[in-house]
Amino acid sequence: MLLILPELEKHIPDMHVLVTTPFHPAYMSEERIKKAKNLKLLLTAGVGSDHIDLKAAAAAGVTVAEITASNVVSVAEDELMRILILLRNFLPGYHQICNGEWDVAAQSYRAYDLEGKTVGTVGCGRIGRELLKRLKAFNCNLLYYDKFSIGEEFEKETGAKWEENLEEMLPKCDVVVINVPLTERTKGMMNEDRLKKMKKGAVIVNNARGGIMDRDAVVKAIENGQLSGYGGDVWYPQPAPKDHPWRSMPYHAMTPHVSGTTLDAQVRYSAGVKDVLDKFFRGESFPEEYYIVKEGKLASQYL
Ligand SMILES: NC(=O)C1=CN([C@@H]2O[C@H](COP(=O)(O)OP(=O)(O)OC[C@H]3O[C@@H](n4cnc5c(N)ncnc54)[C@H](O)[C@@H]3O)[C@@H](O)[C@H]2O)C=CC1
Repeated sequence: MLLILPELEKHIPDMHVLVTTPFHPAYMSEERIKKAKNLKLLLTAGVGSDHIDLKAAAAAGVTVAEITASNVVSVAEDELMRILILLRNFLPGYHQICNGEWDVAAQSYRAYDLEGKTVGTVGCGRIGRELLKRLKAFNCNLLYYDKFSIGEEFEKETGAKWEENLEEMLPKCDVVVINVPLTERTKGMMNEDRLKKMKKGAVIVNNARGGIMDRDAVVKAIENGQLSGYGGDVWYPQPAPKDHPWRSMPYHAMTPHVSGTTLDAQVRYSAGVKDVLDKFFRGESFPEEYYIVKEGKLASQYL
C-alpha cells in the first residue's frame, strides 16, 4: 500500500474522486486536500474516516462518505471472539500445543467464564449494538457509554444500561470494549488515569482505532497487572512497526487490522463502493447515513 504514495502525490491535483481503505492516520492530510483542487469526493471502502482531515475536507467543500454498516457485524463478531480468547486465556494453551507441551494448570490459572461478568462498551453505535445483541446470550451485565442513548426498546431487548459518565462505568467493568471513532475528543481517551480507574485485572478489546489508547500506558497496565489482557486489530501507526511494544507485551491478542475484512464484509463494501460511485457519476445522492462530511458539515459521530 505504501508504494502507492508517490503516485498519489503526482495525481492529487487532477483527482476528482479518491477511494481509500481506512488506512494510515493523516493519509488525506490538510496539505494533500489543499493540493487536490479538483477533488469532489473522498470515499472510504469500509467504516472509519479518521485517516482523512475531515475539517479540511469540509472547508474545501469535499464530500466524505463511507460504506456505513458494511462490516459492523464482522467487527462485532471479532470483538466477541477476542473477549473469549482473553478471558479464557486461550492463546497460551494454543502455543503449548504448537510447541509439543501439555500443561493444563498453566492455562487455567488465568481462565474465566464470560457469564456473569460486566461488559461495558465505550461507544454504542452500530458495532456496539451488534456486540450487545450477541453478548445478551452470554448472561453478562451489559453497560454502555455513549453521547446518545440506544433507546428504551433496545435497552430492554439487550438489558444494557446507559452510563453517561465514562469514569463511573470503567470501575464496574471486567471487560471494556472500545467502539468510538477516532476523533479529536477520543484521541488518547484511554490514558493512564482512565486505565487506573478500571477494575484491577480487567481486559480491554479495541477494534476501533489504536490512537484512542495511550500506547505506553497500555503496556504499563499489562505489565503491572492493572489489565490482565489487551486485544484488538488496530494500531498507531499502521502498519505497526516491528518494534511496536504491543507486539511483545504479555497477555495480548493482537492481529493486523483484519476484523472488518472478512470475505463477507469485502463483498458488502465493494458493492457499496460501486453503488456510491454509480450514484456520484449520475449526480444522485447517497444513503444519508453514508455521509461523513456533507455540504461542509461533519456527521454527528465525528463531532
Ligand atoms: N477494525 C476494523 O476493521 C473496523 C473498525 N471500525 C471502527 O469502529 C468505529 C465505530 O464504528 P460504528 O459502530 O460503525 O460507528 P457508529 O458511528 O455507528 O458509532 C460510533 C458511536 O460512537 C459514539 N461516540 C463518538 N464520539 C464519542 C465520544 N466522544 N463519547 C462518547 N461516544 C462517542 C457515537 O455517538 C456513536 O454512537 C469506526 O469509527 C471505526 O473507527 C469500523 C469498522 C471496521
